[in-house]
Amino acid sequence: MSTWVEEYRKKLTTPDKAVGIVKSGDWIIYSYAANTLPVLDMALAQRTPELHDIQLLAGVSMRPHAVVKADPRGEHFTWDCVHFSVIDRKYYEMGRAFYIPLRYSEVPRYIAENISRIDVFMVQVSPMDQHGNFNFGPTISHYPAAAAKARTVIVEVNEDMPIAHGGYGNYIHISDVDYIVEGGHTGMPQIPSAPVTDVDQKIAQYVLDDLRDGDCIQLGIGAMPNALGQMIAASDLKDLGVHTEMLVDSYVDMWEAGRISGRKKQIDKGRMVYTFAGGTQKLYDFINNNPQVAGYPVDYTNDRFIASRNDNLVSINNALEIDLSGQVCSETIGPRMISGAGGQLDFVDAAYNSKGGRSFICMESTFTDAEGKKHSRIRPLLTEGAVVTDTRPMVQYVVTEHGKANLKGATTWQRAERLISLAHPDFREELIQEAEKLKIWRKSNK
Ligand SMILES: CC(=O)SCCNC(=O)CCNC(=O)[C@H](O)C(C)(C)COP(=O)(O)OP(=O)(O)OC[C@H]1O[C@@H](n2cnc3c(N)ncnc32)[C@H](O)[C@@H]1OP(=O)(O)O
Ligand SMILES: CCCC(=O)O
Repeated sequence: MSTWVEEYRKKLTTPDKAVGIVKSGDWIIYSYAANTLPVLDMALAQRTPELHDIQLLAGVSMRPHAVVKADPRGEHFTWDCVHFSVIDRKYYEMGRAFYIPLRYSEVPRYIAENISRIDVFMVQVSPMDQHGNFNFGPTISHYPAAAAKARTVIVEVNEDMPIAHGGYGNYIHISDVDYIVEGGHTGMPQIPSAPVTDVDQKIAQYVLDDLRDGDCIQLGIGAMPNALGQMIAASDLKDLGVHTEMLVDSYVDMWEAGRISGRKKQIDKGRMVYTFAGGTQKLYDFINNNPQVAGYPVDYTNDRFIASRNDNLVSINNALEIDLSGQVCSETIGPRMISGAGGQLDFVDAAYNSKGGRSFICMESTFTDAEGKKHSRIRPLLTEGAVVTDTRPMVQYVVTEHGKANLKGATTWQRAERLISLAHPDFREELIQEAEKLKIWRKSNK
C-alpha cells in the first residue's frame, strides 16, 4: 500500500467535520469558476446560524451557492469577488456581493501580501493520482497562492473533474492538504457559448482581416470572441498559437479545424496556455489528459512580461463603452458593477508590448435598453460613475460593426474623428456637436 493511500485515509473526513473547523471571523478562499464546491458549500451553509463575520473570497461563480441562499441578507457571510460572473452580479444586485478592484494578474500577489491571513482554502480537485497529487482540473488561477497562504487546506474531490496538464502550480500534493472530502460525481458546470449575432460577425470580421498565420491569440469572453473563434476555425489561417486567460469551447473548434499548432510561439511552444477553462463537456474532455494544453497560475498567463515574450500576441476583448478620448469601460454601467477589470488591461498591455502584437477592444456601437431605446456606446464622456478599465494611452485598436481604428499615438481630435466614424450613423452628428463643446473637434475634421 502506498504511503499516499495511508495518508489519504487519515485525512479523509466528512463534509460536516471538514467545515467544522471554521470559526466566526475566519477568512476563507472558495475555489471558483468551474471548480465550484457543491458539497463543502452545502455543509458550510448548514452552519449559517452559528457563524458570524465570515469573509468568503470567491467570484467567477459558475454555479449558485448554498451559503448565499442561506444568508440572503449577508449577516453571516460576506461574499468578496475578484470578478463578477452573471451569478455574482445577481448577488451584487441583492446587495450580497462586493468587488475587489485588481488586475487579474495581481490576485496571487494580493493574497500573499495584502490579506493578513487566510484561515481556510477550500478547493475542488480531481481524484488523487498514485504519486499523491490532486489536480486542480480546469482552474489554476490563484490556487497555488491560496494553498501557500492558508492555515488549513480542504480538498473536495470531484470524480468528474478532468486532469489537466500544466506548466506548474496545477496540482496540490497530499502533504499540503489537511482534510479530504469525497464529493463523488458532481459533474462540471456547463457554460454554453453565447449565441452569435450578425453584428458580432461583422465585428469579428474586422479582427479576422487583421490576423496572420502564426499569431498567438487571446480571446475574451462573450458572443463576439465566440464568433471570431468560429470564423477562425472556418478560415485558412495556420499555425496559430494560444496564450490566453480563459479557455473556451471555440479553442477546441479552432484546434480541431487545424488552425492551432503553437509552432511559432516563443514560449510554451506547441501548447495552449490558459489559467482557467469554462465551457461545455466538449472543452473539459479536450483538456483531460491532453499534453497540448498547459494550465498555469494567473501571475504567469497574465503577466505582461511573460505573455509578451510570444511574438505577434493578439488580444481581443469586449468593452461596454468608450469615451471620445479613448478611455474604455468594460466593467460597469455608471456605478453599477457588471463584471470586473479581469485580465483585460493585462492583455492590452502584453499584446502591445509583444513584437508584432496588437490589442483589439471590441464593442457593438449601440446598446438597446429594456424599453427598446438605442444608446451609443461611443460617448462624449463615460457615463457618470463608470470606471476606466483601459486608460487612453493604453488602448490600441477599437472595433465596432462600423469599422476599426487605431488610437495609439492619436491626438485628441484624431481620436474623436476616428471614434465617431465607428459610431452608429444615427449618433454621429450629436457626437460631433459634443466633441466641439469638448474642444476636441478640429474645424477641418470630416
Ligand atoms: C474571461 C475573459 O473575458 S478574459 C478577458 C479579459 N477580461 C475582460 O475583458 C474583463 C472585462 N470584460 C467583461 O467582463 C466582458 O467582456 C463585458 C462585460 C465587457 C462584455 O461581456 P458580455 O457577456 O458580452 O456582456 P453583455 O453584452 O452580455 O452585457 C453584460 C450585461 O451588461 C448589460 N449592459 C451592457 N451594456 C449596457 C449599457 N450600455 N447599459 C446598460 N446595460 C448594459 C447587459 O444587458 C447585460 O446585463 P444582464 O446580464 O443583466 O442582462
Ligand atoms: C477572472 C477574470 C475574468 C476576466 O478576465 O474577465
